[in-house]
Amino acid sequence: MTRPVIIALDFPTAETALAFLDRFPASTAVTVKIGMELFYATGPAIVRAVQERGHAVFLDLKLHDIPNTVEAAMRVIGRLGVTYTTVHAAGGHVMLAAAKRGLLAGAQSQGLAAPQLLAITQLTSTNQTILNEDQQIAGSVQQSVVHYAKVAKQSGCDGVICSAQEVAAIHAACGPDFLGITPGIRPASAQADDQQRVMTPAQAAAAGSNGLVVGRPITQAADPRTAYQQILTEWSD
Ligand SMILES: O=c1ccn([C@@H]2O[C@H](COP(=O)(O)O)[C@@H](O)[C@H]2O)c(=O)[nH]1
Repeated sequence: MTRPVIIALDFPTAETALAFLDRFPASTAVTVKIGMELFYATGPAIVRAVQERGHAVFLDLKLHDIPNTVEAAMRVIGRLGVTYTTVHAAGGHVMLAAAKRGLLAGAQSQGLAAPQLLAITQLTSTNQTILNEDQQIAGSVQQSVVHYAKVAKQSGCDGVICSAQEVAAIHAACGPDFLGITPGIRPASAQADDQQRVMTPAQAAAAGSNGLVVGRPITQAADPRTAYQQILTEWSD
């Protein structure tokens, strides 16, 4: 099973995103995450442009709406040939099952493999205070994350987005094949920024993460290719 280091392509325009990507040699196929900022600015054209360069796409739009709306939107996403996409687990099991249905129908209509559906559990920017006070969810962050992972699995999702701090507990609860893809990754020397639940690439590997999502430590590095290679090495060792 591939365990990618996924580069979060958080840029405001197609030009800046593609100029960044073109710093990687054509022979280096990477997986890139296209999130809300870039997708809202450019639409599906950016997905095609990245795919034409030979890279795999994780389309991270974090859908959260009524089941009918999410199913219809996922039908559109399913036609794009992306590898992963996201939905919020907080939308509940009916919405998650609708998301999966839409994704399968969209992919099938184009003869494509269905993207892996990943449910957002608790954002890696969420801490204990935000969970208990703002969201009014009792218990620990890990308990909430594992609960959402179980709901996501029962609803047909292929895995979750969580912190690497929770991956071992998710695999214990949902099985080793249920994906735990982990943002909130920071090399030991990097600042946490707005991330609350962080781990280094080596810690995430030891915890059993199925893939890293890394943005600023690569995109804002003086030498992004070297930063990417260093994370890849630490992750693979
Ligand atoms: O819980 C989550 C879900 C998604 N993300 C996304 O991952 C990247 C992380 O970027 P960094 O610059 O490495 O912090 C970003 O696109 C987020 O939208 C997340 O961080 N946490």
